[in-house]
Amino acid sequence: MKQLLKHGTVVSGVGCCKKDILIEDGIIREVSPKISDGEAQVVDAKGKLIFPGFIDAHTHMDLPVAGTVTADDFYSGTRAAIAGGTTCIVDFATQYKGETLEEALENWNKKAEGRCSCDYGFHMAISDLEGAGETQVQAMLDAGVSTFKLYMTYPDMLLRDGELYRILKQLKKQGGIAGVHCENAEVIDALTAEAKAAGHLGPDTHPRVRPAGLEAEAVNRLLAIAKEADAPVIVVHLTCWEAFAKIQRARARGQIVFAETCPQYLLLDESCYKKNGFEAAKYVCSPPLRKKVDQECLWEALKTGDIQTVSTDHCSFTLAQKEMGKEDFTKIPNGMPGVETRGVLLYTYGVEEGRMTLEEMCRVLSENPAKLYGMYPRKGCLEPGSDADLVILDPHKPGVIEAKTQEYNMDYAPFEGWNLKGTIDKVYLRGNLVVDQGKVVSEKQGQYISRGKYQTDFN
Ligand SMILES: NC(=O)NCCC(=O)O
Ligand SMILES: [Zn+2]
Ligand SMILES: [Zn+2]
Repeated sequence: MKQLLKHGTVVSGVGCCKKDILIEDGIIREVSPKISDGEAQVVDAKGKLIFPGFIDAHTHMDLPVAGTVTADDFYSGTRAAIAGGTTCIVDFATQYKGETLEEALENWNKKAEGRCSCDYGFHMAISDLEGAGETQVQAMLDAGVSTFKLYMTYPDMLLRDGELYRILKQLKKQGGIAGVHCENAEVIDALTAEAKAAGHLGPDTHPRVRPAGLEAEAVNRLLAIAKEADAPVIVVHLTCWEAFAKIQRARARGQIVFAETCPQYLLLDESCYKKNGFEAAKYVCSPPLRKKVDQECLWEALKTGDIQTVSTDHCSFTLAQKEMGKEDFTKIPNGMPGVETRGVLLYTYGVEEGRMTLEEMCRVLSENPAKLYGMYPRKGCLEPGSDADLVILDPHKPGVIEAKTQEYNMDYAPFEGWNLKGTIDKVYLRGNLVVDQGKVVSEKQGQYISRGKYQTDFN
């Protein structure tokens, strides 16, 4: 069946133009100012913005954390994703100690297979170098897992500096790249012990034991290690100006460094931890929310292209799950939901508030993640030959964020009550209409996406 989207404003990383889009067999066939109807089913997109499907390269679905499992699995999490215009996620398959990477990938394939409503791929989180030798890494690359994740914190996952050096060097040699969670684990442990000894057990203590300076220290150390390994790296969920300055310094000395941030770091700040009682637990994530000055730095860096992508770090826990840490903040499972609201938040509080252009929004949500994560031009652009993954955003239909109307398996929304200037109208996944008038109308059509080597030719 042919479908023709007419009269919409087509957004790319370099411009916005009124164009028609012809789709056939799940692929974009033509994009031009006027396409005749022929036998196509016509959809009028007048007055609407058409983006390439958003890509969220940082989600955690069905992830065991702190004795529980994220509230969203691949079923609910990817329904939420498409409702928010995200047509592809890259989640984190996770290697536990004693496992090979192939075993870990098999586990995550089973969790996702047949359950996803958007397309999906995996990064591989490496925690045990024993099971991550060259043959194992090659098996990942052959399976389309071309990016990796390394942690400098979390006891079960963290790699020591020497291990970071070895794996970064190996990944560089084999053509992979790693995203790294940067926080100084040992000092965080020491601060945590001090806080607990002093009887500070509430959720408001969480940001105090994970200060910005310890994120910046870890970013700096990572970049020093990456320099010795001569390896490019991605700093994930960057939160603060101090860490950003370390990245800029490494770039100035010639290193290749990419950076990602998330809506919560752009729009929420540490005042959330001052909310009454246990409310603050909703915002317990690592790294924690920072200051307004950090938000300004992150917005500016998105504009200049020094931060390339905005992902969500969707890692959701219900209030009941958060209450596991009622008596002790270290037992609160870390993370927040976000996969459903990223696009409309960036549109409303980025574009409509003059902090970014539509083109920049397209770059950080679609084009750049497609390139950095090895999916471009199959995904990330609206060009003949690309997958027909499209988001139609209605800039004239306001909305409001409410947990009760969302697809998440969640009983709260970090942005509850926030007004939206535009909302998602329709979403197409490889030509299939999966969201209509903001409602999910078709599910479980997601496919695994085998990804190639990262590209760096960002606009
Ligand atoms: N961000 C967070 O608190 N949880 C998810 C895991 C991670 O990315 O660190
Ligand atoms: Zn992380
Ligand atoms: Zn994460």
